[in-house]
Amino acid sequence: MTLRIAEIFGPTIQGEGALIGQPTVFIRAGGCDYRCSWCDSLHAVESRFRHDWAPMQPAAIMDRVAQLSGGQPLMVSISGGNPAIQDFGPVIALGRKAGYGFACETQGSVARDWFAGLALLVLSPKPPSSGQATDWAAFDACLAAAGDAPRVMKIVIFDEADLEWARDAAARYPGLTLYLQPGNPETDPDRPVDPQGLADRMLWLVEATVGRGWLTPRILPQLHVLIWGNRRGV
Ligand SMILES: C[S@@+](CC[C@H](N)C(=O)[O-])C[C@H]1O[C@@H](n2cnc3c(N)ncnc32)[C@H](O)[C@@H]1O
Ligand SMILES: Nc1nc2[nH]cc(C(=O)O)c2c(=O)[nH]1
Ligand code: SF4
Ligand SMILES: [Mg+2]
Repeated sequence: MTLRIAEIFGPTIQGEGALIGQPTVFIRAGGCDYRCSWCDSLHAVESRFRHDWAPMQPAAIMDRVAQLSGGQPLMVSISGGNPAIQDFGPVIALGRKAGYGFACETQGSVARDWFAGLALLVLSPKPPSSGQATDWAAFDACLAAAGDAPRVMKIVIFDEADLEWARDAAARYPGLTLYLQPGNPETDPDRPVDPQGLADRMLWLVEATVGRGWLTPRILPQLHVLIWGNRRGV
């Protein structure tokens, strides 16, 4: 069974959400069913980059992960693209036997049985600024497929409309811990990010949530972007 892999890199630290700061190796799957206007990983999305994606067997993927981690089992982050359009079940089964844990980031558009084997399923539905529409039935199917595996929701916020949308999403899933992260408007890997601009967005987001009495979401910047900018492979 072959998977399309855009990149495998690390060890680095998880820069976003519930596991922020945790050492991890990333497996970035190639291919996505969405086209978010502000996607920061287009090299793993658009088919014009597909010639750079490696066809890999599960054993080869875990060999590469083990090589990068020096054989130390750690948390592996599966991202993409949308990893849920492929079958990561065998990779997860193989890795778990060797002591690795797996977290997965997906937008929640495709449900998979292998979600149940995750240490964390991060569902990141897309707000209006992305230009994508959420199929909540598919999102519910993702939650159900995860079963007893821990699940969280993470929403990227660019503007007031996104925030209002996130409020509705939070009301829909009161039991799901919600992470909000400010959007990074500069996604070109060859251009520098604007650290003050990102800090300003973070400040605006804190004031617009906590400052207006919405006290349940956790609000975090993209730590890896603050450290490395839009560099790939970190
Ligand atoms: C590149 S996506 C890959 C996984 C999956 N397709 C998804 O969107 O959840 C990983 C995470 O990066 C977030 N993201 C993408 N572009 C971003 C941007 N410009 N600023 C902030 N977060 C971004 C996504 O919302 C998602 O939470
Ligand atoms: N360090 C680091 N943390 C991340 N968290 C989510 C990422 C992603 O692109 O899915 C990401 C990434 O690409 N690098
Ligand atoms: S769903 Fe994720 S990978 Fe796909 S286009 Fe949107 S942010 Fe990029
Ligand atoms: Mg990223």
